[in-house]
Amino acid sequence: MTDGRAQRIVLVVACALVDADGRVLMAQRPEGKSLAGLWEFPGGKMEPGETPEDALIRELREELGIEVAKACLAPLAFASHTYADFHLLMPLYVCRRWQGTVQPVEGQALEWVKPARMRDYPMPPADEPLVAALRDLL
Ligand SMILES: Nc1nc2c([nH]c(=O)n2[C@H]2C[C@H](O)[C@@H](COP(=O)(O)OP(=O)(O)OP(=O)(O)O)O2)c(=O)[nH]1
Repeated sequence: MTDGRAQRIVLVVACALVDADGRVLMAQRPEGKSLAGLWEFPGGKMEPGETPEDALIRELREELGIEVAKACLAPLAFASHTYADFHLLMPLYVCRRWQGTVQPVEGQALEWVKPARMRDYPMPPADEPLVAALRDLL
């Protein structure tokens, strides 16, 4: 409860895809969506009945056209952040192995970014604490 009002918890699952040079894939949120223009980790909302891993595998297929095996998803950290109309709970996985070539299936801008340069990419406020975890890892 915040200010006497119940906060709706929204579960979103996200992934830091890491390439052979230790760069992380960032995707820009398109115009017309909430937080438009900010750079985020690929992923999305969990649907009823999905595990976090199922949801992430589905989102990576839909957004990037790649196939990821559950065994290649390693939990790294999570974001817990209160937005105006919901509370975001977002596990962040790391993935270094996938099949296929990353493509902007939904027309979104994509960039491979070294953790040390992530501060140049404006991110949703929920994501900012996650950058340190990635910097420690990579
Ligand atoms: N995928 C992803 N979503 C994030 C990140 N950080 C962050 O605050 N979010 C928020 C933005 C959205 O409110 C929600 C993800 O929703 P979504 O991408 O599946 O769906 P959406 O844009 O259609 O959602 P929305 O317009 O209704 O907010 O999580 C992140 O790094 N990756």
